[in-house]
Amino acid sequence: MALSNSKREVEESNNNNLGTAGEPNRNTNSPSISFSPVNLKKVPHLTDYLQLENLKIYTNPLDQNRFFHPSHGFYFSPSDVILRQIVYDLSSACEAFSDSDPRVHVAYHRAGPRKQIFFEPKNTRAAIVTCGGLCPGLNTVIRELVVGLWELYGVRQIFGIQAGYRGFYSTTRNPLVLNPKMVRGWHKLGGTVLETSRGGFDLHQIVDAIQTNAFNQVYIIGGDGTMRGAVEIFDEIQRRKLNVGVVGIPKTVDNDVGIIDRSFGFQTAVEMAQQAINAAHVEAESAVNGIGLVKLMGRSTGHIALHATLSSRDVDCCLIPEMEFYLEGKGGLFEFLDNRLKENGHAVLVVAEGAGQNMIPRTAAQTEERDESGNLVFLDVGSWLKTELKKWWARDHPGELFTVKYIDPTYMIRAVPANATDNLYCTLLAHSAIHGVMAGYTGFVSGPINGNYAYIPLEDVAQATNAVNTKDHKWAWVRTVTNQPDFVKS
Ligand SMILES: Nc1ncnc2c1ncn2[C@@H]1O[C@H](COP(=O)(O)OP(=O)(O)OP(=O)(O)O)[C@@H](O)[C@H]1O
Ligand SMILES: O=P(O)(O)OC[C@H]1O[C@](O)(CO)[C@@H](O)[C@@H]1O
Ligand SMILES: [Mg+2]
Repeated sequence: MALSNSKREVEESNNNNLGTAGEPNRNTNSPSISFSPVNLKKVPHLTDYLQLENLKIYTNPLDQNRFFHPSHGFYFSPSDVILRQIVYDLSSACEAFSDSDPRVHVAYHRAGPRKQIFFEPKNTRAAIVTCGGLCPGLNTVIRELVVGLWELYGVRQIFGIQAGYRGFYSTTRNPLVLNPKMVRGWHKLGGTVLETSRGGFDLHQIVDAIQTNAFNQVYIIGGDGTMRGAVEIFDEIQRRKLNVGVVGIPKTVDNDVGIIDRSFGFQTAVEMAQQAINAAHVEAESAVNGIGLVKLMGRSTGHIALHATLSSRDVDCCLIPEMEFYLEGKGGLFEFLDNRLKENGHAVLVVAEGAGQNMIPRTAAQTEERDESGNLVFLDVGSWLKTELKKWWARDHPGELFTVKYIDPTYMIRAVPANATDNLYCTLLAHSAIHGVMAGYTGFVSGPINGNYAYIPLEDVAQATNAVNTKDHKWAWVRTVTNQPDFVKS
């Protein structure tokens, strides 16, 4: 049933101005902050650029859903927020607060169902697309979007865009009609049934296709590049004043998306990496002066390598893109491995694919090489390291036995179905996205912040990166586990 558009009601629901929750604590006896301003990261809403009179508002059908019993507190309001930061140093004095002041609480809208929705289920046409590289859990997210839209909201027109962004305007691949029966077992499958691709981002053709197909909800699943594309799509949709909700669902096996706790599939990848590290360990241990070398994914961030190292405990040295390293001389990798081989007879080395790229010789053509999306194509740091290790040993220990076993499980760690934790995560992510779009939010990303699901402006996520901080406790923890050098030349 469509409700009347009460201006006050919507204004209230859009009142994000939690603003200054109070003055900073100026009690000089106590350095602690009793309360501080909240900087709410407002997520765009259809009512920001569309006339309220032209929009209809409906009661959430969950009210009538026989599996739900919406009770007090079931629906969230715009004043339910998630704080970005939960760890504070209260010892600092607090004279003034600015937006960038770390003591200001950055907050996001809490994800979840809203009492009022902006799409009539029978007139909702949802499109789902997957872009970029594979990641465990892609099929689970698609499945849950389909099932969630169908079962929670009664949406019956759901379409899968095939093979990434280019699928929107492809003349050979029509949108796939999706329903719960069709996607039933998809969460048990690796990859993406919808297929994915890099490149092919043509803004105008994509938005034209959204209009031609009368899609009014677009669910975009992908990594950093995909999110940047999604921002452009959202901007163009706003420019054309289309009543279309756009949501990004961040996917990256590398865990390089900022703001959110972690990306789905990451934990599965770390778990899969253990098999490679175990094999490398067995091979190294069973050889005389054996080195097990494992290359793991991580184009610009070393999160997989770092987490795999911490959870394995068999790793002697972890090399990541965020940390420069060197091979020769005092404090270098060779000296460290020499000592490890003397002490233990073997060593295990984990290297992220983006590490040491500046040290690998490359031709002019290789310097220029990019994939269809414009990402730099990396050289194989594992093969290069293996060659360098062998050269070093032959030079410094002629005639002594030595073995390097190089294991490259690159695609094995991402081309698998999500584990239980990631499957659960994907489900909550998909449902959060649906609730947000149904409630009229647009140009946003749904994701966990400090364990709670939140709505984050798409643009903020597209800009944020998540590098390993080699100055923080987690990296220090890696170094205490491995006792590896800091590779800082004295
Ligand atoms: N800056 C950008 N603006 C618009 N579209 C972009 C941009 N960067 C990438 N894209 C498009 O987004 C899609 C996916 O990009 P990309 O191949 O870089 O993967 P990704 O989303 O970063 O995922 P991942 O790197 O985790 O595999 C491609 O279709 C690409 O053309
Ligand atoms: O599928 P492709 O193009 O080989 O991509 C591989 C890249 O994708 C990722 O898995 C995600 O960006 C990177 O770790 C890796 O460099
Ligand atoms: Mg990327």
